[in-house]
Parts: sequence; structure tokens; C-alpha cells
Amino acid sequence: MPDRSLASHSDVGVQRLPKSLHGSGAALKLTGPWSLVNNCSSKGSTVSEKFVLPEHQRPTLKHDEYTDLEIPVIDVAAINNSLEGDATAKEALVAQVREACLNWGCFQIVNHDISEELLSRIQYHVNRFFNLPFAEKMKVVKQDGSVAGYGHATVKNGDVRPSSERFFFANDGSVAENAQKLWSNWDENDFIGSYSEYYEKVHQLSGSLIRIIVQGLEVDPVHFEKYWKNTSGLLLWNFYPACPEPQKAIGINAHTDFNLLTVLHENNVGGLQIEKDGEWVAVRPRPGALAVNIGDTLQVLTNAKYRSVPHRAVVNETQTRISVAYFHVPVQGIDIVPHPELVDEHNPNKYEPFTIDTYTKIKQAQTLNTLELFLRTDTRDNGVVTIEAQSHTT
Ligand SMILES: O=C(O)CCC(=O)C(=O)O
Ligand SMILES: [Fe+2]
Repeated sequence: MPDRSLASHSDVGVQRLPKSLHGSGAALKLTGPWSLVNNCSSKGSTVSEKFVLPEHQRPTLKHDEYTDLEIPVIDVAAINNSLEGDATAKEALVAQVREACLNWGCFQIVNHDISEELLSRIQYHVNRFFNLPFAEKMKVVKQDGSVAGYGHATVKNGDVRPSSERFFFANDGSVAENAQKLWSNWDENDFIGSYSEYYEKVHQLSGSLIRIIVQGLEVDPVHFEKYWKNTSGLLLWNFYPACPEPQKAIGINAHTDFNLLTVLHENNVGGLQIEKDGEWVAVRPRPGALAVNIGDTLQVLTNAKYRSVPHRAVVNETQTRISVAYFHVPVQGIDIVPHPELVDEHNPNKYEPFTIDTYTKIKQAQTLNTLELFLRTDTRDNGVVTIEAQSHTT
């Protein structure tokens, strides 16, 4: 099964990059919103050509092809216990999370404090938004240079489009503005209320999770804290319409996330796949559970002890899938460097310093193996980095 190996999942051939950190695909041309017009199923029983992947890139693992190889499911009820209060439960949680981070780079959590009622309210708004007529959605289309708005995973000129739509939110007043444009006559308040409630909860939860994650490293946490003190995050709604020939298309290309940590809610359809030891593994959705994955910047802070997991989303023939991703983002303007206690003669510092501001821009042009652009020359094999060019941006 060729596509199961990540190494064979090269989109447009292999690029060879010079040692320089910069110039990594800045010339890529991105499509504009006009290319959103139709979705995967718009042609009836066959998939529209713009979504058809070359044969060698097609996903062979179906959305619901689950096996016994499953990502860990972790009960996080003890997440906010004080160590003094219930040391045993908390220590057990730290140990489970550590194992999951070392072996998988991701896990699912249950018994968190985001209620199923709130999750279904969010799903209601997600469905309502994406089912609006195209012209309505275009009222809030993402403009060049802004983070927030409606769009789809950016694609290079001439490349095939992922079969999904997206709506990005930013903490810059645009949520209220967009809500007004869309819902001025009906449930604007309900939308903003549900959005804010979810944002606050998932933001808090991510803050607690990241502390549990770094506790498992058994190093002085002070180095880490500046990266997430008063930090914020971004929410993204993803929408994957049913696709008449799902085996020919992809919902979101293989990528890693740019940030510290992502918390993902999905409906009960299935489609998320993660890469484990060169093979794709389908993640089984569990009602009420949230999926958590390590992002690139946490990989750097841990000097690659914890890895940012490559993942993708596949589509299916009959059901619409939605997901809501929360990206916990490090504070801007600070160099991201590994914890000194995780660097020694056996594990030299692998990365050149960078800020999240720079990284985010580069990530837009290359979404898989992006960190290889920042490998220190003394840790590279031969001074030349091999990357797979990708077409999706997170
Ligand atoms: O929808 C999913 O399962 C994955 C979404 C994702 O990876 C992303 O938005 O970065
Ligand atoms: Fe992602």
C-alpha cells in the first residue's frame, strides 16, 4: 500500500534546499477565494477534477478503517488536582501523557470539562455556517494578509485542492464583526456566546494540558513558562463535504501543526489519520472525546524529545464531517529554543532559533517537514535538507 508510507507521500516531487533558512518557497502562488465555488460532490457521481490527486498520492486507508493500533485514550479528570491534594492520580496522569507524547505525539482525552452540550452547540453553528449559500459565506471571506475568515487550505497554482472548507477565527474583534455580517437578524448572540464559551474552555484546558505535558519531561518548568504566559490561541472550523469518489481526493493533506499544542473536536464520522512509524493510522472518533496533538514549536522546546505528529484528514462517500481545531500558540517575539536541560553532548541542540512570527509565514508555504529548514547545520547529515512540498496550510 504505497500511500501508507509518509516517505512516498511526496506531493510535487522533492525539492533540494540550500543551507539558508530563508527563501523556502516564498514564490508560491496562492489561489484566491474565487476558486472555492464548488465542492467535491458538485458533479454528482464523480469527483470534480480539481480535487483528483495523482494516483500515487491517493489515500488508501479509508476514513473508518480502524485497527487495534489506536492512539491512547486518557482520562484527564485529575488534570487540575493539586499535587498535594491527590498526588497519585495526578502522577498517573503525567506518566500516561508522557508515554503518549513519547510514542505517538498525540492522544485522545476524556473526562475533560467541556460538556457534550457545548460541543453540540458548536457543531450546530459549524453546520449552520457551512450550509449557508456560497454568496453568504463570501461575505466573511478571508482577505489576503488577515488571519480570520472563510476559505480553504491554500494551494499552489496548478495543484489539486483539498476537499474541504474552513473558517478561521482570531482574537481581534473579527468574530463579532463576522457574526454581524452573517447573522444580524437571528442568533448572533447565541453564536458569539457559544464561540466565546468554547474558546475560553478549550484555552484553559490547553493551558492545563501543556503543564501536564512538560511535567513529564522532569526539567525545571521555568524555561517553558514564558512561551505560554498570557498566550492566546486560534480556532478553526473545518468542513468536509461527502465526496462521491473519496479514494481520489483528500480533505487536508499530510501536515504538522505550527503551534505548541492542538485540541481537536470532531463529529462522529471519522477521517483524521495520524502517522505512526511511517504508517497511517485512522483515529476512531469517540463521543465527547477531544484529540490532542503536539505542534512544531513544542517539538523544538523539547529538542525533539516530543514530536509534532504528521496528520491528515480523508473524506468519505456519504457523510459530511466537521472538526473544530484549537491551536495553542506561543507568545510572539521570543526566540523558540530548546530547554537547556534537554540539550547535552548526546542530544545537541537541533534547531536554529526562530520566533513564531517568522515561523508562521514559512509554514504557510510548506506544511510538512517545516522544521527541517531550521535544523542546525552541525546536526544535518550533509548540509542539504530534503523536504516534501505540500499544499495545505494550517
Ligand atoms: O479535521 C481534522 O481531523 C484535522 C484538522 C487539522 O489537522 C487542522 O486543521 O490542522
Ligand atoms: Fe492539523
